[in-house]
Amino acid sequence: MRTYDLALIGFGGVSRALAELISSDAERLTRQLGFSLRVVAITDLAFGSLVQPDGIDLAAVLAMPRGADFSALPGGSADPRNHDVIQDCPADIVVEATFTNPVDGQPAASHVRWALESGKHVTTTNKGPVALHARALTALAEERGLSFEFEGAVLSGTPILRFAQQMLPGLTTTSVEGILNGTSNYVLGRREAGATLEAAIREAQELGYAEADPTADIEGSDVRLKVAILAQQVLGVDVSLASIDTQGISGISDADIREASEQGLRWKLIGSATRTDDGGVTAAVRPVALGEEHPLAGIAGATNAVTFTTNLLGQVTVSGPGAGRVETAYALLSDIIAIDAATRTSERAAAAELVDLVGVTL
Ligand SMILES: NC(=O)C1=CN([C@@H]2O[C@H](COP(=O)(O)OP(=O)(O)OC[C@H]3O[C@@H](n4cnc5c(N)ncnc54)[C@H](O)[C@@H]3O)[C@@H](O)[C@H]2O)C=CC1
Ligand SMILES: N[C@@H](CC=O)C(=O)O
Repeated sequence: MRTYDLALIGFGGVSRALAELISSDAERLTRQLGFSLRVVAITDLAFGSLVQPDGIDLAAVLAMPRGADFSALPGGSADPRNHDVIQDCPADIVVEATFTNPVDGQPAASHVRWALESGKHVTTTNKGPVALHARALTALAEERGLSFEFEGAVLSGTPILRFAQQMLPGLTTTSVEGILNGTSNYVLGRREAGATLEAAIREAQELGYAEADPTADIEGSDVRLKVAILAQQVLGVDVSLASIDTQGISGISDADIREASEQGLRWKLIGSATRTDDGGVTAAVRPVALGEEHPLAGIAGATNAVTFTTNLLGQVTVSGPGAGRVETAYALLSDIIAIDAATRTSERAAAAELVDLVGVTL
């Protein structure tokens, strides 16, 4: 039975949910997936770093209180030591789940690069490296025969990127738009129910939806990153963040919410990218009051939805969780499954090549 050893870079809500899944559901996962998972390294700004090549006792580290660190454990240090751990630890796959930096995608982009340069596959939910460095990091991965997977960067565990890339063959997609942020959609719904903006944001933070700085969710920079990712990964066009006109939801007043409800409208934060006749893409992030008949009007809570406009099918809408610790941990697991499939395909190709080379049936 094949085992994949993981290094968790960032040990917050999403990574901990993955660790809990691996720790509590190992037998079902192994039986269902045909491989087992083991965590051999963890780094985090708060906990420091821990490297145990025979596998970390996940129940024990998950039980550690905030404020404790790994320094008292064998292979532990109070220092995250990201570069050395990523480069030297015996992991097959690096899981990058640190804070998204919407300005330059660092230091996560460096974490990804160091992993690929040291021969490790990467899965990340961090939008920074994907929105700002995907082409270079994907090229590096391909050059090294490795996988760089990032399904969780847009719509959490809802497989919107693989859906677009694998389930719409033969179609031309002319635009992609939708509700791309769970926190702001949750907040808008709570405000319709009478909560204040501040209270609703606190609730989203407690539920594990929000960014470390929830301004990214509320003012639209998180959606802007996702729009850039969708433009590149679905429409095949690179769009600079500066070119994406972005407006968040903090300017929507209580009166605006009330008036919309009276008129049967629902405020939603919509990200969009649309092809232009000159081969480019126009993209924007803005709050829109949608009529109740609109397919996105009923999307509630942290649920998100993306509508693809295509040449042969017209509009296709996919909806699912847009945020959540467990839901996003599933995105990481789905990436690991994709890495396993690619690895097995590569091994079969190598074996076939060997047979051709030596003309021998193994
Ligand atoms: N929570 C969600 O629903 C979703 C989160 N994401 C993304 O996944 C990533 C992780 O999200 P969460 O786990 O919710 O965040 P979190 O804030 O709960 O955890 C992030 C962890 O990374 C650690 N960290 C930050 N910078 C670090 C560094 N340079 N070196 C080592 N550790 C570092 C922090 O100490 C923290 O424990 C973020 O980039 C987020 O945007 C993506 C989709 C959904
Ligand atoms: N904070 C983000 C997390 C997922 O990308 C959101 O609320 O959508």
